[in-house]
Amino acid sequence: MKVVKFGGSSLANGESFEHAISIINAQPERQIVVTSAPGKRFKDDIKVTDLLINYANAVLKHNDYSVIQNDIFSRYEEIGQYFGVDRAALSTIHQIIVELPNKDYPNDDYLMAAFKAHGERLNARLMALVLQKKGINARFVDPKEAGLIVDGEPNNAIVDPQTYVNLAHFDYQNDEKLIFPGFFGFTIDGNIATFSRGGSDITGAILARGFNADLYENFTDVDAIFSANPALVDHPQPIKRMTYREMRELSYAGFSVFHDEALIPAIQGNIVVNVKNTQAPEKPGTLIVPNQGFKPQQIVTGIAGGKHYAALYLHKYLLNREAGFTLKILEILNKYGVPYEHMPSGIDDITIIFDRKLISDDMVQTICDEVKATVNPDSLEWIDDYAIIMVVGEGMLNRVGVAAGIFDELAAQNIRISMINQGASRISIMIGTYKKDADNAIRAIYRHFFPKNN
Ligand SMILES: Nc1ncnc2c1ncn2[C@@H]1O[C@H](COP(=O)(O)OP(=O)(O)O)[C@@H](O)[C@H]1O
Ligand SMILES: N[C@@H](CC(=O)OP(=O)(O)O)C(=O)O
Repeated sequence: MKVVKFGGSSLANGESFEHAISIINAQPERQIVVTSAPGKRFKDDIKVTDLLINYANAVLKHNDYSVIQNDIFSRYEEIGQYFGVDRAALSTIHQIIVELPNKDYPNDDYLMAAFKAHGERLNARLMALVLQKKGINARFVDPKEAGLIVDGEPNNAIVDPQTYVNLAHFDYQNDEKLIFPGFFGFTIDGNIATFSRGGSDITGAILARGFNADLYENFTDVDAIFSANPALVDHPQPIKRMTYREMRELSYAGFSVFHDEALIPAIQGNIVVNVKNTQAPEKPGTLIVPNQGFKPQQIVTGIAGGKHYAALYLHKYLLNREAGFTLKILEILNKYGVPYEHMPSGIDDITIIFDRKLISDDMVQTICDEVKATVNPDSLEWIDDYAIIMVVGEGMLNRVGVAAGIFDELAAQNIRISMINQGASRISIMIGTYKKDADNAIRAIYRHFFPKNN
């Protein structure tokens, strides 16, 4: 049995639904289907998830939201009408959308999560209706019914291990297609909580592990995962096969095509992931496989970059001799619930790198003030202009001269490096630079390792 997940770009309108349906029907073993919310139909279109966020914000601010309600419904109506779905079934979808503000939520964060989740919840319902209309034995399954339980923050949830026990007991027939909405689960108290953005990939991986699938096929809008973001590099090399840990590092650093957290259930269940194109399902796509026995074909597999970082740089003489210095800083971060990403250090210096999306401006000020008062550094600098580039490859293990090649290339482009981190993970080199230099740095490193593709 296989789990197939369709991204929002693959379920944006009737025509793309049609492609997805032919993929579902092409193989009887494609039994578990995970849907995202309708995505962009054209470049400047708005994803339904973003419309739902606007809707929730309008409700919270007591603004008029009737136009947004109609915009959201029209996305489902367009798809429903393409397949001639009953008016009554479509008006149920309309009813659910307009009823959202009238439900009870424990707080505003849970309200936001519940609104967001309806992008996928309604799309899975619609997919089941369309399949049934075509005479296919399909069933919409809500995460509540399947026992997909989540913990943690309402808009950044993590799966509860009890989910796997529940899924193992879920009853279904051999000839049945189960249509699950991606992106969300239910807390133990029965409230909706979503994964982080792009989290339908996580649902697919959870179901693949829970149902012990033979393969997790993740359908998107590109032929494969490429060695660099195709928006930055012209015709980058497609990756045929890569390991879980390569993908985790690359998706964490910017390969948005597959969510980094989705690798964890796949790793735990030893499930191979196949990223494929909905428009070209005959192409092999990319296989993401276990690390054991993997034979790398080249030194570097991929080069990713993210510009949403910031760093706190601290300098203090004899820092290495002061017991508890790092602990005091971490206690401050812990007190304010601020996670950090990386912490490279030297004898007198330490740089703490943060995901800037997770820290407000006020929090930056509070942390800087408190760190100053607590550890009394000789100097402290908050660097908002911070990008991270990650060069990843199993082929780098025990290889001499990889870093030298990267740094020569960056020097030739006059790109300043503010941090290098190699060693923590033996298959990657992390480079800190200015945001303005990040794209050029990726291109330069790509040219160095993939000269034939230029
Ligand atoms: N290295 C990469 N390889 C392929 N696609 C990438 C890469 N890095 C970023 N992307 C982007 O990821 C997009 C697909 O991811 P996403 O938008 O989440 O798709 P979906 O809507 O199918 O979930 C591609 O259209 C591409 O722009
Ligand atoms: N719809 C959600 C979750 C998701 O995974 O979407 P997509 O598969 O289109 O990236 C989002 O936009 O974040």
